[in-house]
Amino acid sequence: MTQAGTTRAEIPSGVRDRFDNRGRVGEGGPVEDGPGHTTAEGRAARARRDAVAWDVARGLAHAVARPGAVVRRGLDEADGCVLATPLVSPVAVPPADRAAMDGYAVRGAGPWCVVGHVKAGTADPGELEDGQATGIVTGAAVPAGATSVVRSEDAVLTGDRLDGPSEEGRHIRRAGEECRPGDLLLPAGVVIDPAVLGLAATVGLNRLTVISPPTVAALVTGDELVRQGPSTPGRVRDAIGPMLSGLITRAGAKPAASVRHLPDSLDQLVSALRETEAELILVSGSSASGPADHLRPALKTLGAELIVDGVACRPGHPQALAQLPDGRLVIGLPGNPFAALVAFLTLGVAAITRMRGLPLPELTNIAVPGGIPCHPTSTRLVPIRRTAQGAVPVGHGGAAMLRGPATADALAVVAPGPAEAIAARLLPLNPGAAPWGG
Ligand SMILES: Nc1nc2c(c(=O)[nH]1)N[C@H]1C(S)=C(S)[C@@H](COP(=O)(O)OP(=O)(O)OC[C@H]3O[C@@H](n4cnc5c(N)ncnc54)[C@H](O)[C@@H]3O)O[C@H]1N2
Ligand code: MOO
Repeated sequence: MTQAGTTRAEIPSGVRDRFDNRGRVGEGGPVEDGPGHTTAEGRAARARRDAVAWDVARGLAHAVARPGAVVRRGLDEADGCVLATPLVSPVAVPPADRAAMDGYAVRGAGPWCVVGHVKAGTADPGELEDGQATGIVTGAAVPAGATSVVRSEDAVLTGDRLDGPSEEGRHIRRAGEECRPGDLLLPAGVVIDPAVLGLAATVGLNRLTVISPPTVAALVTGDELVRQGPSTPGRVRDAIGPMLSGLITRAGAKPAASVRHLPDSLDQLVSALRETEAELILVSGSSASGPADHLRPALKTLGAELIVDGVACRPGHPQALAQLPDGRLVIGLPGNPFAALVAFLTLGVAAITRMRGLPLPELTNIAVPGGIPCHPTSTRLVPIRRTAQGAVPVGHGGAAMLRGPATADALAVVAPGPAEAIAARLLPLNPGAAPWGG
């Protein structure tokens, strides 16, 4: 299947060099630890050698993904999409001078003689002469000649005589004060949120031109997995499946129908990858080099191009990104649940961000007053809470644990180094939160 915006693309020129990809992109040869050897240890050693730096992995995922097709969407289905064209107002808002308060439209200085009442929705409110007033409601068009509106609570009415404070232009919203026809309201590239939807409706639009967000499917593999009850010595409760739909939605993509569970079978994984109609397919639990880890062999069978084959980060180092011949992207999420979450936030969010038509945002820095030990060669992703003093690790940050990330509000991205970091970058655990949401 080839979908708009996902035809297989060469990695953009210069990306290899830019990301120092060490010539791995497109390698598909046998995985050996030496001439004539193909062992688990050899594969693991090879994976360690080939792992790219965490920032490089994000950059590659963003670079290889393609923005979705440009489509017209109704306001009820455009929330979270990115504007593909600037939002230009076709009309003036307000279209006429309008009352900003309930009360009386008046002309000139008081006292005034009340001559009528303008109801909400009156198309032609008439005209006032000097010394005249008319009752009016908020939002109604003021009569021609009106110089101000006297609020009802300030009005003193004696028969049809009105007294009250007035000041030229007070409580009148002028025609075109929010925008005039042809005004640029928002540039292309803005993420549509509820305020944007309301603004589009205000200027009379029913549809917006947007970049179609990607559909993301998920295949959860593992013979040992159960979907009911607790883990037992021989069984593991699936903790990745329940995370994925929320992560995909928060990242601004559309989850495919439902997570599909597969046994540890190369044939079934190959078939599932062939059949799955989505621009991006997540596969969990087959990313390492054990006998039941079929992702890389399946990708090879399908003629996929391996773009990221391991990332120098802890947790999440076996994560992988590949492109199928028809352009669909596949991301391998490690089976350890926190490692899977990290891989989604690394490769998944970067790819989805580009598919939505957005640049990869810079991550903000945060102080770590207590320090976090660095890994000598890998980026560490550490669950933290943000406090007024800076980031504080919450603990329980092992690759197989979700207790840490569930308690945390972000991950500290701790660069490799010889000692302790006293500053880190912040990666939101909610991929819909700034800086990801745009
Ligand atoms: N020889 C090597 N072994 C491993 C390496 C390595 O480099 N060389 N890397 C380790 C790391 S790090 C990770 S992470 C895991 C990744 O493993 P897989 O992606 O192949 O996944 P599995 O082996 O199937 O599972 C690992 C672990 O996670 C549990 N799991 C799997 N799926 C789920 C799920 N949906 N919900 C909860 N838990 C899940 C599974 O039962 C295992 O305990 O490989 C290491 N090994
Ligand atoms: O990716 Mo693994 O997470 O380091 O356990």
